[in-house]
Amino acid sequence: MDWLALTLAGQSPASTQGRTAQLSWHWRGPGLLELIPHAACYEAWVISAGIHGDETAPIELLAELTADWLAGRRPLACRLLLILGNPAAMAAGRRYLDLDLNRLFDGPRASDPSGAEPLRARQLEAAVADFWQATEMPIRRHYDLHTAIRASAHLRFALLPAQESGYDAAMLRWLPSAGIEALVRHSAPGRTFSHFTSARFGAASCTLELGKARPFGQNDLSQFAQVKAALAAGVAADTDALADLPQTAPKGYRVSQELRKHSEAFVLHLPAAAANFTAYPQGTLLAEDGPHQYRVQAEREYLLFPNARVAPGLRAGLMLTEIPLSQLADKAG
Ligand SMILES: O=C(O)CCC(=O)N[C@@H](CCC(=O)O)C(=O)O
Ligand SMILES: [Zn+2]
Repeated sequence: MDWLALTLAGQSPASTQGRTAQLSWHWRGPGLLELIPHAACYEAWVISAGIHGDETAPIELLAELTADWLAGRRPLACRLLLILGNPAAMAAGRRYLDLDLNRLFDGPRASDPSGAEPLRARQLEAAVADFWQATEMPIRRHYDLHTAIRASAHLRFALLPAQESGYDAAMLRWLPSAGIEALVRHSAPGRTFSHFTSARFGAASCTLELGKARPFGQNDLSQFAQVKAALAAGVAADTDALADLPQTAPKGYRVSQELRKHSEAFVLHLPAAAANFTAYPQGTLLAEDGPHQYRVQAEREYLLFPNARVAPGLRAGLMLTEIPLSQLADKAG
């Protein structure tokens, strides 16, 4: 079964379940594939990609890993829910069709318009709820794979959802083995997929940003070979293989302020080519939106995800301050 090709074509496999020597697989709906190893396992992982349809490198990476697991080329020692998040947007080569799916999780709100993406958010919420509630697995993880729209000073980085408790120690050890160069801690809850799984299911969750968005077939997947190896070793519970991977020493950041687009008057005062993690000194005017002015408040802040084209009401960028990595394990925000 070519999971990615079927998903892009909007088709289902001839049979919705099957067995290999090491696992059973279950097609749970468009873009939803569950793998259950025959051997006893103690962890239940969700790995998602394609929540934004034009972020193709992680989609290709996940499709390759899935083909390997189904063909028995890689061991599996945990229960896995694999998700291709927005198949219609993937087929159209677009971030989303009508609404940004990664701003719609954690239940419907009265202010949410209806449409394909709100419906998909509810389907994905139900799929992870069924997956984790169907088992008594003590350990739940979720890695949501994305790419950035623009170039980044850190090629591979992670965003950790805001949470009261400290972050999962195994996840904080895994990220450097995956070649992650920077960790960004959110300071406020968001309606992202990784925040949803962390807040509602207590999962060790993060968003992984892998390079810059390019069309299918134009990615240099060698840049993410270590992420792939670390995912494969993680779900194989192969601690020796993880330890053998070269470890990065990631920089730590926290979100210091959010640039919110209140109206169509929002304008960014930044060079169009400014890379993610560019530093700006205190006082720099970053953006304006009618009476609102956004300026760098700390001595120095780093730019992340500036995008004036988002819908009014959504975040149009984040500003970060550098923090010691040790603060990521702290209990309070
Ligand atoms: O490059 C950009 O502007 C956006 C890249 C992207 O899709 N990032 C995610 C981050 C999710 C998070 O904050 O955990 C997003 O914006 O949804
Ligand atoms: Zn994305």
